Amino acid sequence: MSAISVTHLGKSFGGVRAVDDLSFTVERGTLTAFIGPNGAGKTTTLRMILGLVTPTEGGAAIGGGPYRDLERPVSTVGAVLEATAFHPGLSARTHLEALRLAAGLEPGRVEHVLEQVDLTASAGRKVGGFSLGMRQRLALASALLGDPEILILDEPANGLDPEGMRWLRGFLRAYTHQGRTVLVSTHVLAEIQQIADHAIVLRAGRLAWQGPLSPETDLEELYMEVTA
Ligand SMILES: Nc1ncnc2c1ncn2[C@@H]1O[C@H](COP(=O)(O)OP(=O)(O)OP(=O)(O)O)[C@@H](O)[C@H]1O
Repeated sequence: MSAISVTHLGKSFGGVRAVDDLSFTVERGTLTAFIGPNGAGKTTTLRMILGLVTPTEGGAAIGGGPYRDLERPVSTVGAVLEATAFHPGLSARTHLEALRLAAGLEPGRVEHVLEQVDLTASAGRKVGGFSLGMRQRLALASALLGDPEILILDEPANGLDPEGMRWLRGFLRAYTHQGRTVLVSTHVLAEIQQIADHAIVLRAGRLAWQGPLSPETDLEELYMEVTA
């Protein structure tokens, strides 16, 4: 069974055709790059997979069924969709603790995910003073709370400095080496090329290309060709 499958998915916003007859699968244990020009429909697709936007046509399954039918959603999929709005007056630890309680997860998870994203030293600080990169790490920590099998990340490299990008690469690589699955949208092709084993390219809401990546693939070249 695929980790994620999208079948003839379509979404119109009024007269705007954001996603059009899109089908693809993401296999377990792979790191798949989800790429395409601005407005190609990446975020809309990710939001439909996560049950946050209702498709106009078609459907998406995650972990074997529609998101809304998952028995334990937080243990199946963790998502970071955009630089999430955190309450500026709360600490990172308090944020995570509130999410942990709401999801009914074990107490030890908060310290565990803080360590996973290398945020333990700043966990007691107010999030209002966090840099963009620290917010990205906190958002990732929130997604990891349920120890999910599948991670869906929308432009997680936004705001990360070179050290942060290198850290994220190592983190995602290690995550998939545990047999877990990552679907990540990004515009930073040189970064994702180093770790992705598969790519899905969108153009104007449609599938422009999908396939495995080898060390010889020039992802930027491929992207320019199929989105031209
Ligand atoms: N809520 C909405 N209402 C109206 N139009 C929308 C809405 N959400 C997305 N769109 C439109 O759908 C199209 C696809 O947008 P989407 O955000 O999915 O693209 P994207 O590939 O994620 O772009 P980017 O790389 O810029 O983040 C765009 O034309 C966008 O303006």
